[in-house]
Amino acid sequence: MNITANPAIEADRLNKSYGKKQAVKRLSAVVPQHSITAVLGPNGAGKSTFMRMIAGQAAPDDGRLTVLGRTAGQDVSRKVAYLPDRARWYAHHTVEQAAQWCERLQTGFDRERARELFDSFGLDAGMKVSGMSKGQEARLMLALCLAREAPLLVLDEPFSGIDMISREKIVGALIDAFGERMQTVLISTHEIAETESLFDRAIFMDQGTVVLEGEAERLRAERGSLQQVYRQLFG
Ligand SMILES: Nc1ncnc2c1ncn2[C@@H]1O[C@H](COP(=O)(O)OP(=O)(O)OP(=O)(O)O)[C@@H](O)[C@H]1O
Repeated sequence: MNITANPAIEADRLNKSYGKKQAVKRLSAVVPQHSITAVLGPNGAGKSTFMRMIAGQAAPDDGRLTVLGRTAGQDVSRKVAYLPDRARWYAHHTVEQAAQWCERLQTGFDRERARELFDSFGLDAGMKVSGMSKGQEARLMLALCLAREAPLLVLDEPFSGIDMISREKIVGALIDAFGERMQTVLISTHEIAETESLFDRAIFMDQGTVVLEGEAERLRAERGSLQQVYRQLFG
C-alpha cells in the first residue's frame, strides 16, 4: 500500500496543550484511506486528544492536520462519525428512540443498518438506556456510530466495558462490516489481544507523540503480535 497517496488523515507536527499540560507533542502520523488503524498506548498518551482533533472537537495549537483532504475542523466533522471516550446516551430513551433520534439529526444515519447492528450486538428495540449495564450501553453507542454512512469512523475506546466473549463477537461482526464498506476506521483500544485481528495498521503513542507506526502484518511478522509490540514498547 502506498500510504502517502491521498491519505484519509495526515498529521504533521501537531501540538495541543490544556493549560500547562501538553497532551500532544509534535505528533506526525498518516492514516491511509480504507484502512482500519489502531491507536494504541498507555493511559494519558494523548490518544483521545488526537482523535478529538481529527473529529473537529478540539483545535491543534499548531501543526497541520488534514482530514479527508481538508484542514480538520467543523465542515470536515460532518463526514466523520465520532464515538468519544466514555460516551453516554439519554437515559430515558429506548434503543428504538435512540435510533429515531439519530435518523432525525445525523447525516447519513442508516436505520436498517442500525437494526442489523442492534440484532448482532444483542440489543432489543424496547430496552431502556437507564436499565442498561455499562457494556450494553457501550454496544448501543457503538451500533449508533457504525450505522452512519460517514467515510471516516473515529472510535475512541469503543469496547470499554464490553465482556471478552461479546467483544470477540463484535470484532467478528466489524471485520465483516468493514470488509463490505469502503470506510476508513480509526480505533483506540486497551483491549489489544481480542481486537488485533481487526487492524491492518497501528499507531503506537506515548507522551503525546507517535513512537511507532506501521502495517499490522509487517509488525506481526517481525514481532509476533501487536500485543507483543506493545509490551516491548511500554512493558
Ligand atoms: N480537558 C483536559 N484538560 C486538562 N488536561 C487534559 C484534558 N484532556 C486531556 N488532558 C491531559 O492530556 C493528557 C492526554 O490525555 P488523553 O485523554 O488524550 O490520553 P489518552 O491516551 O486518551 O488516555 P487514556 O488511555 O487514559 O484514555 C493527559 O495527561 C490528560 O490528563
